[in-house]
Amino acid sequence: MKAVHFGGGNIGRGFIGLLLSQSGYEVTFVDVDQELVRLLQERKQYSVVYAGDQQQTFTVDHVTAIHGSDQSRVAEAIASADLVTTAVGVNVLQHIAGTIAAGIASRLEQGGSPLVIIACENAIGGSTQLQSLVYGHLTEQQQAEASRMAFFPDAAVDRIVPLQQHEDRLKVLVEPYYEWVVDRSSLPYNHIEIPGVHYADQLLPYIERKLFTVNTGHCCAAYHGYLRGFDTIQEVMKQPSIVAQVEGALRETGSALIAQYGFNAEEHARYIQKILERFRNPHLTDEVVRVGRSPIRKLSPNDRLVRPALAAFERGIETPYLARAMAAALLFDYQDDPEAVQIQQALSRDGISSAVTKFTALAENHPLHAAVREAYETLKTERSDRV
Ligand SMILES: NC(=O)C1=CN([C@@H]2O[C@H](COP(=O)(O)OP(=O)(O)OC[C@H]3O[C@@H](n4cnc5c(N)ncnc54)[C@H](O)[C@@H]3O)[C@@H](O)[C@H]2O)C=CC1
Ligand SMILES: O=P(O)(O)OC[C@H]1O[C@](O)(CO)[C@@H](O)[C@@H]1O
Repeated sequence: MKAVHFGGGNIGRGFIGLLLSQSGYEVTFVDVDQELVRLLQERKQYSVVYAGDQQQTFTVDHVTAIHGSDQSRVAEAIASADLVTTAVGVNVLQHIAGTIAAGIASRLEQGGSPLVIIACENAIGGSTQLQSLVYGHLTEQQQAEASRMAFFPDAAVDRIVPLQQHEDRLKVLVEPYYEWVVDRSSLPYNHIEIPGVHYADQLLPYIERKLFTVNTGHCCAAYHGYLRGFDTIQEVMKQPSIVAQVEGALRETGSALIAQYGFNAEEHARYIQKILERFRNPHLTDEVVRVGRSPIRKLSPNDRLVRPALAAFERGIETPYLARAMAAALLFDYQDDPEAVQIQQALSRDGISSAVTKFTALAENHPLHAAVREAYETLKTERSDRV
């Protein structure tokens, strides 16, 4: 079986590529990193190491790569693939949609056998977003035909894979834990299930539980940790006062999730503790600037901070910790992150009130808007008092 995977980065090689290879797929990575593509083409294999006491190592072989700019070769690979997956970042989906559309067009010309396309990104409805971007590159007739042969099930992916710093450029160190959940209701009846993937009839509870626990908790740790001058999540998780912020935010998202989906409260509390242990993994070194990356995306209304806060608000649940995490995100002034720079520019040009509206889409008269503004002023003062 053949898979084409867009994005040979940390999740691409360390999670999706590994699992697909273990399930018998030959994986062709598509990436825009020339050196990465060259090495994958040359070696046709790489290793994945589990960050644990044993440092278990897996060889992922029968892999190759194509540079993303070579649209015709990628389209050809898609035309004969059994599966297409992505892990490029949700904002990059728009840049690969044209190539996927070309692959679908070519497949239609060759008879149009069914194709499953799964976006493995940290976003609600990632594959659905990709589908609409791909359809933007197809004619009406192609869209009608594609709707019968191309399937875009949404998915939730969970595995912590930090930035990699090994002599071997292809090697990836990953946490042993993983979860990949795919929406079964959007799959063709004869889809061959991938071992290790959990198929759910309703994805939304899974993706929201994951995004509003793992990702909300992780970014709270990152933003509060950054403000206090820590470099890694492992250091941050040794600070009781920051862990209290993370736990507070996860109590808030947890209350909203339990109210919304009826999760068992005790089980959810155990789920939270397990995730905090994963953040602490002493075998990983995870930089706060990686976990806090792209603050505009993380502050956007459908993402890990605002969406659960609004869900909580609708149910009468107070969210002071989530408001503080949003304020900390607005104070994330890391110079090498273009989104952080954009936020700082907006703050100094237009002030906090306008920035909260711009980045969170919360109306100025919404109580959460005021809570974020107040938390911002408090955190800002605390930070300057420390310097
Ligand atoms: N790293 C992690 O722990 C997790 C990440 N994710 C999600 O997985 C996705 C990927 O994240 P990472 O692997 O960490 O990022 P990464 O930066 O390590 O990998 C992204 C890869 O995509 C490639 N890329 C960029 N533009 C491209 C294009 N136009 N065509 C083809 N390839 C392109 C990059 O060169 C890079 O190799 C993101 O959506 C992230 O939110 C989800 C769960 C965990
Ligand atoms: O691009 P994002 O959304 O920050 O993705 C990375 C996040 O995903 C995670 O792997 C959790 O799934 C965390 O490591 C990190 O917070």
